[in-house]
Amino acid sequence: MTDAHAGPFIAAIDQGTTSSRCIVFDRDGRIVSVDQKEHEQIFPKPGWVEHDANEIWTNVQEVVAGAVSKAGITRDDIKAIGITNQRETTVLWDKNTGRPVHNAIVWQDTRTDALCRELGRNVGQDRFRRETGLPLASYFAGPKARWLLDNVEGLKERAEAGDILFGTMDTWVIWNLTGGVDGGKHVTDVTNASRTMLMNLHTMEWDDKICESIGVPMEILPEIRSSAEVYGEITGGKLGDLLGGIPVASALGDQQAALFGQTCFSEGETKSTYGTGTFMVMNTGDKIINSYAGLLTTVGYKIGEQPTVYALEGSIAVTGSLVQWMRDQMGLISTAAEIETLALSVEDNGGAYFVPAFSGLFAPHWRSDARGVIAGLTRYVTKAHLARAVLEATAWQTREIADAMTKDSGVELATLKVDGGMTANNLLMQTLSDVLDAPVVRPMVAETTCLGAAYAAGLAVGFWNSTDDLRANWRRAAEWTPRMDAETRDREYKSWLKAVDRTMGWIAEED
Ligand SMILES: Nc1ncnc2c1ncn2[C@@H]1O[C@H](COP(=O)(O)OP(=O)(O)O)[C@@H](O)[C@H]1O
Ligand SMILES: O=P(O)(O)OC[C@H](O)CO
Repeated sequence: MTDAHAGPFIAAIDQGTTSSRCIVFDRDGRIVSVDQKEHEQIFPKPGWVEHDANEIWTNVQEVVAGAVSKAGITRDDIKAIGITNQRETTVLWDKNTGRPVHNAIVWQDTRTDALCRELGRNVGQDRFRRETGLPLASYFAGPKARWLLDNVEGLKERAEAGDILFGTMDTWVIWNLTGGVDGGKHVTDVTNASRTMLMNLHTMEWDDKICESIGVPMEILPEIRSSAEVYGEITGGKLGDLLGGIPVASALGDQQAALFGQTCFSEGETKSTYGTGTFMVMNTGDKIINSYAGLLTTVGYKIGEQPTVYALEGSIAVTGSLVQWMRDQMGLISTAAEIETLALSVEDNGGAYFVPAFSGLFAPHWRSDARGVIAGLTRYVTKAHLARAVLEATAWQTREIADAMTKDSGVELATLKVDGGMTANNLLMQTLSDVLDAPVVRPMVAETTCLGAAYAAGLAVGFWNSTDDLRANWRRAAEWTPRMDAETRDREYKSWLKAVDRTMGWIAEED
């Protein structure tokens, strides 16, 4: 910490898909210190992705201790800690021992495809969409919990006996932070609950009929709370000695936290986060907008007793992970940043379009039978053209989501606020502005996910007074404006959509 950062501070934990990190922020929303640790990605079968929840809890404790030590501060300097997390990833554990009954099933995992198809046939797609805002897809947590109950021996009986707790990663981390087996709080917030497919968006409570049809007993579910309130105090684990007594005061799914950190507090304001996947979220105020264009209706945030703010979301499963695939599986680049240099060595994509439907297609298509395609190949195409096609894939997927948002909300995208690791790529950001025909802006603090969790925790304990205080902290670092002519944009978009069409139906139901 330098003298430029005067205390007190707020800390935030981001329990993400590939790593856990903790960041300490000052009152101006500036970063004081960061600590981060990756965890293992476990792939037991094609399409299956798991995490070890114990490893995650160990890492969370280490990064919190690490960030506090790097900041050179103590318990008394920290007014609250907030949590943000990878959403939908599901863990079940024994409340008497604190031991997970199985690895956590990660949001990208497709093992519940068949179960979702069966639910569609027996209960109908519409009912789930109407009550929970979500299409039936393996992405969401409820069916993952049902899979665990069906496949871990004796688990149903233990759940019936009241020994088992369900949680997404917010719930798991808060339970452990606040005492674990010694009285940890079994809670979740409205944003995380809205991704389980078990919460009714209209009542903001677990929906007993939906829970019954998916086959998840309500006794295992956590209490649903707002996103910004004190759930308990740090007492648990190694952190109890170091930071005991600090209020645990926010929880938001990571994409909702980024919406909050980008200060998208007004209806129509939209952000898009470019990491492993990409998630565009639009604040829709007090309106629950049913999507007819393939988006998710979800909860944006709820601050304490204030009314719920809803959102529309377009989720894209594969964006930054396609760059990783070019690096790790294809060996065409040696670092993620190199994709930009390679792509800049040619003028255009040479006629190639790359649709990375590696886990089917998420929004706006929701097609689990789709698989990846590179279309338009001729002998002319080089690896540099492919690098262009990889970056353009992220831009065009965003354009499809932006179109769906306009259809559903009637609001034209005025400006897109962006964040996440891929926004370091200038060519990608320019291409994005070109294909959206809208300005793209990036804030000074690119760690908007942690910042959003810190803001919510700070509001809960009166560290900040209102969202107006937070807006004042947002500062523009970079802006890209459209340069592409309309004719080129329309022609390229048509080619992209033709390539998307080629991905559909690759997996037959019997596969
Ligand atoms: N310069 C770059 N150009 C393109 N992609 C990049 C670049 N730098 C990082 N990435 C991609 O961004 C992702 C990491 O971003 P990050 O926001 O840390 O993701 P997450 O929070 O999902 O782990 C990786 O998938 C990586 O391939
Ligand atoms: O951890 P991230 O940044 O990959 O985000 C994952 C999303 O929350 C999945 O819905």
